[in-house]
Amino acid sequence: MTRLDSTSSLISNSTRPEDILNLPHRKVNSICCIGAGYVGGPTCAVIAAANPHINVQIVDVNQSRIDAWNSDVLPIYEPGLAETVAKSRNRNLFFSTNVSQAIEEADLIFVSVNTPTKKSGMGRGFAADLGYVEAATRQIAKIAKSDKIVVEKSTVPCRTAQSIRLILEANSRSGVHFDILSNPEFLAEGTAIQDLMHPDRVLIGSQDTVAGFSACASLAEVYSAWVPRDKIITMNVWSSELSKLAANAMLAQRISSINALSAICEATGADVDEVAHAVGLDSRIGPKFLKSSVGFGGSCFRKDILNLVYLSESLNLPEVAAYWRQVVEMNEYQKFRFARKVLHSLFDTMSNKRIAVFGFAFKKDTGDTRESAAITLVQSFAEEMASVAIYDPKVEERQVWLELTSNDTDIEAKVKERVTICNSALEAAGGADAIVIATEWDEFKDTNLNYADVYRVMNKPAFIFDGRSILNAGVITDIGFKLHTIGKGTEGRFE
Ligand SMILES: NC(=O)C1=CN([C@@H]2O[C@H](COP(=O)(O)OP(=O)(O)OC[C@H]3O[C@@H](n4cnc5c(N)ncnc54)[C@H](O)[C@@H]3O)[C@@H](O)[C@H]2O)C=CC1
Ligand SMILES: O=C(O)[C@H]1O[C@H](OP(=O)(O)OP(=O)(O)OC[C@H]2O[C@@H](n3ccc(=O)[nH]c3=O)[C@H](O)[C@@H]2O)[C@H](O)[C@@H](O)[C@@H]1O
Repeated sequence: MTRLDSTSSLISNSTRPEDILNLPHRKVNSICCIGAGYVGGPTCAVIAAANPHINVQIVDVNQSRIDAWNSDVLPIYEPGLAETVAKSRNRNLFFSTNVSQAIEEADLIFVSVNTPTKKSGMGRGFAADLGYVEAATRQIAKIAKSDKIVVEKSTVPCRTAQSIRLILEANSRSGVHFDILSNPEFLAEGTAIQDLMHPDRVLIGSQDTVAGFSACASLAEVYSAWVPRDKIITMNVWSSELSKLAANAMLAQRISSINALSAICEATGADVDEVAHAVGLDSRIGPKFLKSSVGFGGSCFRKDILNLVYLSESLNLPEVAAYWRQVVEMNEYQKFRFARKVLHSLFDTMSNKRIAVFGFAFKKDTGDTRESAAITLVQSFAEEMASVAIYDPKVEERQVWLELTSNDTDIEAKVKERVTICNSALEAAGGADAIVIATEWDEFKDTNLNYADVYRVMNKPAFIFDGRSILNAGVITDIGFKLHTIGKGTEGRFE
């Protein structure tokens, strides 16, 4: 039995109570979310819609982002997001840059700021830059006049909660008490609202103290407005923090595994989709996340795995570090291998050729381009002196230029000599020698796009390099295209 001693905040040598969610706890009336990004915005919009009695303020230092959240054109594209925001905005859901006021008024604060990979100093290129988390934490300590539950929503290295505690305790007013929880987010972009509405699990990590368990119950009550109780799981903070890195590492590992197999398929005449189907029918393996691609992108897989690599190295576990690093290296190899295949098929020269790149987002149904494989492909084609025509239905033009030029004016001039951005797939394909499908948008499928029309406007031979395996090979080759599909053997197609 667990010993719960109400006079002491610390329970020593205790196990976590099984009925943690039913423990006496403080009701949450007001929530602040620091960070109005891809996670903070959708997550707290769903919380507000499910808890009309809770006042939810999402705050950010970025004025234009907040202005967009308050407008008809939200700063991020997610199916179902606009409808969810509309349910509560200006009722119990507010977007503002007044971070201090929101902190002061909240019972519970989500820290949902960015945790990018460090660009300089020790751990450069691997470790997480926790500067934004620290700045938010210091502001909470400075502003808070009453007890707060502080929730790590950002993905952080294992034991970050300890740093947050130290900063809060060293800088807060006397008598103000903080409970720190870990509540990592597992949503995927493009399906964020669905994932939030029907999560596989909600994970809450807390300190093994009476106060920690009680804070855990407070947060669990917020989620239980729409998430079944058996899907809300609790554990210690360190396990919770590590579980998030582990989940992303294992998801990315599956993609690198199937992509490694795709190289074997192409060399042997096997079909990676058939292999994935056969393998995925084993209930121990399962069918999801076995889609071979031109390489995974997105803001988190690479950064979180490198974070795990850094953690392993810091713990003097070099073999473990090397194991996880290979997942990222395989992903780089996949992008390189695909770019090389395009070059080789175009008779080893791209100069004076036009390449149409279909899709620039890192996956369909999002306008997010962070770490998108398309960036590497476009850069590699431009280096081969191709002229590259990009079309993506949701990515804004300025975002494409930002990814390709990093706001460097010298680079920008060179890039703009080679790259153009188009308003439709057909426009991008006009006069092109090859199409490269980099993102699996539904509108690029042969059931939605008239590839006979596309073929007509292209130079011949007209090539398609399907990096997402979305096209029906028979339909495409019957039109006259030369088709290469990632992970498909060359038999019946071109060499
Ligand atoms: N993007 C995704 O799909 C997922 C991301 N995560 C994690 O969630 C965290 C946030 O990710 P995103 O929402 O994608 O990042 P993001 O970059 O879209 O948003 C973070 C926001 O925090 C704001 N910010 C930074 N410091 C601030 C401060 N001191 N005060 C107020 N605002 C501040 C920034 O201006 C930015 O708008 C990261 O740790 C990420 O690894 C976790 C699951 C999914
Ligand atoms: O921590 C995060 O940021 C999130 O990272 C991923 O979500 P996300 O990156 O938004 O999207 P995914 O659907 O995981 O796709 C990531 C990349 O892998 C690629 N992918 C995915 C699945 C697959 O079978 N094959 C494949 O190549 C996608 O095209 C995309 O480029 C995880 O799926 C989320 O659970 C996690 O919360």
